[in-house]
Amino acid sequence: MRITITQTEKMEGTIQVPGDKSISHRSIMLGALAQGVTRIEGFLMAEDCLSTVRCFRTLGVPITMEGKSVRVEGRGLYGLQEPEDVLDVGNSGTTIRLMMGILAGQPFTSFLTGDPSIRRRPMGRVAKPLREMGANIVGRQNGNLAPLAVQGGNLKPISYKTPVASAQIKSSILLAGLYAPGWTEVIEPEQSRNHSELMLKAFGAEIETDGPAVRVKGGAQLKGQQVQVPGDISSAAFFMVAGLIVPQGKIVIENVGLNPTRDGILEVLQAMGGKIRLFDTRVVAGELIGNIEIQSSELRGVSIGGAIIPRLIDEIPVLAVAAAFAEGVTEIHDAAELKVKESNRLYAISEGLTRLGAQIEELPDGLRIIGGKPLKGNVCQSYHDHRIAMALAVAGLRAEGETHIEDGEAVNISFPEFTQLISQLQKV
Ligand SMILES: O=C(O)C1=C[C@@H](OP(=O)(O)O)[C@@H](O)[C@H](O)C1
Ligand SMILES: C=C(OP(=O)(O)O)C(=O)O
Repeated sequence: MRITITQTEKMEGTIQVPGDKSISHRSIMLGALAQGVTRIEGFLMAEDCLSTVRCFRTLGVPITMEGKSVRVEGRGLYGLQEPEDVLDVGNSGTTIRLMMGILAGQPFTSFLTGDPSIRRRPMGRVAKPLREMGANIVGRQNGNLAPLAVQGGNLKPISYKTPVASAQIKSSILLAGLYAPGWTEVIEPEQSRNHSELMLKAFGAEIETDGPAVRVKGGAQLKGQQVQVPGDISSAAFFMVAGLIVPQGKIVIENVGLNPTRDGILEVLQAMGGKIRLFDTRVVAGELIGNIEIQSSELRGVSIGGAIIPRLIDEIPVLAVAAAFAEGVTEIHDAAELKVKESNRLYAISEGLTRLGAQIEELPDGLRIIGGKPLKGNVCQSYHDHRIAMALAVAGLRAEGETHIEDGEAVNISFPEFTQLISQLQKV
């Protein structure tokens, strides 16, 4: 499917974005491992989270859905069944890496695979600590590439210093830690998103956080919960940038998750001169949420790197779009992780924005963008990557004429309502 975007003068209105992807995945996983029923409201009904649902059904967990409500009948820590078939995670890195941690604790063998993108992404970063804990993991390149076999059971706790700030690595080890006697510890170079810690605690696990270190105590009995999933700030980011760059933009996005380990995009867009106002902020089920008002703004370039990168890791493609419309130079460093996402995002966004006429250069660990050049519509590739498809669509709102994005169905991975919400806000 091709997405076509027409240059837009005015975007106005109030929207809600779908549920947070990270929290939706984790609510299924923790619900499955808990005793009793977990009820999830505002679940993200998108391909990645539905892949998690499919995998847990294959492990014998009854999961039913009605609208955006999901009911998970927990099986307890030791109640999963040996899967009769290969577990297919589709396009979802979060699903495969977090499940590897859970499966490492099971007294049976599981096979995991996914789409061509997943089969290219590095899994050794998770296989290494899980092997240290006692799991046996087999796959191509010594267990770095799916398809993977995970033979679990009899884990021992470890203290692991991860070389990369990654919530998927951290969460995988913490989930395996539920099955190891004593305390399992993960120490990160920079703090990544903390949803696993918050949710494990809410489900009844013993969790300690101590600066860059997080510890979980094995053997806890998890208990089913009510989960209210906030709107995904990573999805909201596309509409923040859209509202800032169109000549007449005034957009309100309601009920967005504002967890401080995820809100780097707000900080950076504000530092670029973006008129962004938060209101009605409140805490719901341990997560800060609020409404965001965005108005068209004259943006200026910024330089970012270091600890803020994990706080906006998925927003970098759309941040590059904002930078293309900002006065001056923007540099993004310490973002080499983007090369191992659904696509090589440093390459994909540079290639796409260059086709539209932007001045953007790939750096070894980031991007350099010289903003202010007028863009012109063209045909672009999504590289089967949802974030690239949506970022280029946003750029198309301010590119002369029409912009086409090939393989636009990638948006269904995290945000099936994306194009409909764009049309709803376009006023001229
Ligand atoms: O844990 C999570 O839910 C996620 C962690 C991030 O990945 P990394 O842990 O690989 O940085 C992020 O890019 C992904 O979209 C979701
Ligand atoms: C990187 C992403 O997801 P995952 O790693 O779960 O595939 C993303 O959604 O941008």
